[in-house]
Amino acid sequence: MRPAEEALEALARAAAEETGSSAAAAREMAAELYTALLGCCGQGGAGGGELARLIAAAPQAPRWGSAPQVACPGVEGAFTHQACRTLYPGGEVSFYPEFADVFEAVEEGRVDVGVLPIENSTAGSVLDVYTLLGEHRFFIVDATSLPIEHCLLAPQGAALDGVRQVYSHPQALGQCRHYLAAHPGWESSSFSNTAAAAKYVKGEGDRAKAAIASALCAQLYDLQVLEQGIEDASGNRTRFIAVAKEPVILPQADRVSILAVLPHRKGSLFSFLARFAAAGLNLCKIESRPIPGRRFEFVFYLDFEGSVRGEKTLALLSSLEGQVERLAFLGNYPDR
Ligand SMILES: O=C(O)C(=O)C[C@]1(C(=O)O)C=C[C@@H](O)C=C1
Repeated sequence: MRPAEEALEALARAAAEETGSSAAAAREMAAELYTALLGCCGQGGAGGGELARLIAAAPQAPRWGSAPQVACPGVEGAFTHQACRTLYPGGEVSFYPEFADVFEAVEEGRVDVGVLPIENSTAGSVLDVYTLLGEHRFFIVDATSLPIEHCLLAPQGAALDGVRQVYSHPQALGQCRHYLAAHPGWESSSFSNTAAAAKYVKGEGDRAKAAIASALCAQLYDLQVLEQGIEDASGNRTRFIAVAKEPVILPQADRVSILAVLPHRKGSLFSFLARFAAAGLNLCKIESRPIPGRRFEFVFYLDFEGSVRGEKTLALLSSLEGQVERLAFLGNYPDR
């Protein structure tokens, strides 16, 4: 037996004893791990493919300069609007009702970039945005995270004990779950956007109707702040991404996003993740979305710290290409 085979056999025997699984199953798992480690060392991968060419050709500065056309979901005063201003202070913002409309505006070239919420520190991932990322061939070109403070807003003259209905985006309702649970008499309704909910409540002029939105929306839509800071967790934050049709890798890019569809067999996620661990790359996010029409099979979205201009990272991604069913580079951008 060669040393590598001996080591594999010993690993399989130890794993079988430790876990009580069959020797054959443990051997199969050990072989998977071995293949994964080989991939990390730059062997066994397809290498130097389409991905490396795409990354090498990506510009370090956007073609739109400092004044892009920016698509934002919702209306003026939305949290995402604040993210647009932070990311593109010189940009021209246009509003679209739904996340899907923002993707369409980017797809059709009506705007240079679209800004979208992607995850919140309390309520978790914005799943619709992940689904849309999988449906479009876009690139994440920048990102930022903002503190999110929610207020209960109602028409002037309203009182807390008169509130019956509360409107907001499901993410905002999710971030105020405890506050809403403490008011069982209120009916919560989903709205396309926090600021759109505030605008709706203003339009209705009904003192029984309130919205969960930012303090800025109280000013913009002449509403009364019934309560401030109603989010469940202090330090509540949302991360926002900017997407474009062409990749841009800014010089300060330090977070990489990829999408992968893995072979539907035992240990394939395990060996995929093992490669990142063995390459010393720090994973900061993993999300999965179902593949419609394929029974309980998933697209995985992974974020890790690093730069694809670094040799080690590029080698790892290239080695994965061709070994998984689908691998897409979603972007390398600053994580501000
Ligand atoms: O931008 C807004 O105001 C939204 O309604 C969207 C959104 C989100 O989907 O995460 C943005 C930030 C907050 O986390 C709550 C809601």
